[in-house]
Amino acid sequence: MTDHVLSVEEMRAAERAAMDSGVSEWQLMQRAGGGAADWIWRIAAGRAVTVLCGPGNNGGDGYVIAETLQRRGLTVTVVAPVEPASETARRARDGFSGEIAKTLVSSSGEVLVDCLFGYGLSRKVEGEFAKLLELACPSHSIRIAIDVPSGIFADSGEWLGASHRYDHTLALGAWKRAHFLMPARADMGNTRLVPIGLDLKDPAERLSERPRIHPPEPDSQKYTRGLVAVVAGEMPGAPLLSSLAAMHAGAGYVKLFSDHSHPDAPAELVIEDGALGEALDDERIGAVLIGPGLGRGSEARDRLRAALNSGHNLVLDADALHLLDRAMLDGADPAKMVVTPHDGELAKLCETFDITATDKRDRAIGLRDATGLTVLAKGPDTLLAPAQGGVVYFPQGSSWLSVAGSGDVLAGMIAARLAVTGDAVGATQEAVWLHQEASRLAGPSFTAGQLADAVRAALALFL
Ligand SMILES: NC(=O)C1=CN([C@@H]2O[C@H](COP(=O)(O)OP(=O)(O)OC[C@H]3O[C@@H](n4cnc5c(N)ncnc54)[C@H](OP(=O)(O)O)[C@@H]3O)[C@@H](O)[C@H]2O)[C@@H](O)CC1
Ligand SMILES: Nc1ncnc2c1ncn2[C@@H]1O[C@H](COP(=O)(O)OP(=O)(O)O)[C@@H](O)[C@H]1O
Ligand SMILES: [K+]
Repeated sequence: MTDHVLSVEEMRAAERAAMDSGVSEWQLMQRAGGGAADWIWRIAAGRAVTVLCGPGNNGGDGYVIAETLQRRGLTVTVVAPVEPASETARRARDGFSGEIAKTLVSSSGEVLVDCLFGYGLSRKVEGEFAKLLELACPSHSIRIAIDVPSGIFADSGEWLGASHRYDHTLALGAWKRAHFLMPARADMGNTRLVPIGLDLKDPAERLSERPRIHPPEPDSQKYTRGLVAVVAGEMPGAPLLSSLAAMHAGAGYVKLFSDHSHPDAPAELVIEDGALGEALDDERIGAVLIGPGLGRGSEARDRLRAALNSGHNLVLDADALHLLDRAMLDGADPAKMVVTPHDGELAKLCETFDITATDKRDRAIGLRDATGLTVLAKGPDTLLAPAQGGVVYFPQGSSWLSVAGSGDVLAGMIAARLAVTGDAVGATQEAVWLHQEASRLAGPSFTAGQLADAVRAALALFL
């Protein structure tokens, strides 16, 4: 399967299981190195290649890659500052028919293949290894990391040592967490998975699969198609943006509960003012969104309480995340709720719910476990911690999404998909995919309003 995301421990267990079933480590290395070489061959397109080989099996892969490319006629230079430390890596080194240099020579190639360290990195990269990377990375025009860039800790995506930018990263056997977490993912370039025939079962953590969105049922009407209630507060702009996105993301009916006048709102958007408790007392509502433009005062608090007590499916974003606490959640059903914090809001929620974790994945899991909420931790490395457990990662989104109001658009789309399907985890994934596709369709430097406008065309790509 190509959607598993494994920890280093799980990766080692999967490889042990393969070996228990009769596949040798040497065979696994042949598959890994051979599969990686196929990609490098295409990327190099005849250019000379430098392969850096480290002491472990990542280095072993490097010798297999070097031999494969050399046999295909490429000019290959291997640089290995130390001897291989594992038997399988030694066998791979012995199978390389070319010269092995201890240091980088000036005549090295244009394409760098980094096989110094993979997921076996156990400490900071220093000394001769650090110097070699410092020399080799800037002096090659195309940089390819094998499994992970050397220096990246595969479980967290942190750099242990100096960071370097790569154009391509070829993940071996299965994705590791680092392939989806910052800062690693920003430095990995294009990522590709090279399968090596591991039999992976029941992943706790996985990559979100591109969803298939269904058109309305033949007998659907506006209420059964999904009625979204967007609850406004102090500021009119943000909830209006969320409502527009919700209207384009498949909901049958969008109501904005707001006391503002909204002169720019389209005629199709129904705006209701007055008592929120009564307005929310409509069993046809499929999902409520509260938070964008809500404010943080006592009136905002009352509106959030009304939404939490409404019993509806709920999306909590922006200001709602600053007001949420244990007392607010008391009596509400977290299984019906999705919270959508960016990094700052996630930090605030962790403070509120006494979660001491410091990295994003652990914070999202901690918050989910402490509250029973489904947590979408947003950013360049958006990840989802579903109430039911596990973690879901996403392909990298466009960095043009870093524009004010883009989160309001996403929240509106989650509410729409939730009103349509009633499935918080599925709806959230659909919305993240729609958001990313809409950003591509909107072109560069879009505004949040233009992003919301692109949602309908994005939806068409998932039908
Ligand atoms: N097993 C399999 O079946 C398959 C594995 N595959 C490949 O193997 C990779 C994992 O291999 P691996 O476990 O040997 O680890 P790897 O990343 O090569 O490095 C470990 C070596 O480096 C050393 N070392 C660590 N940090 C260091 C530092 N900062 N500075 C200096 N030294 C440091 C460490 O030394 P030690 O910590 O023991 O002192 C040890 O000698 C994986 O990413 C994939 O590419 C594929 O071929 C598929 C089949
Ligand atoms: N550099 C980036 N790359 C990819 N996606 C990003 C990036 N920056 C922000 N995003 C996405 O854009 C949205 C921003 O949401 P948020 O931070 O709540 O913004 P706002 O509060 O202005 O609406 C999130 O969905 C986030 O994942
Ligand atoms: K590497």
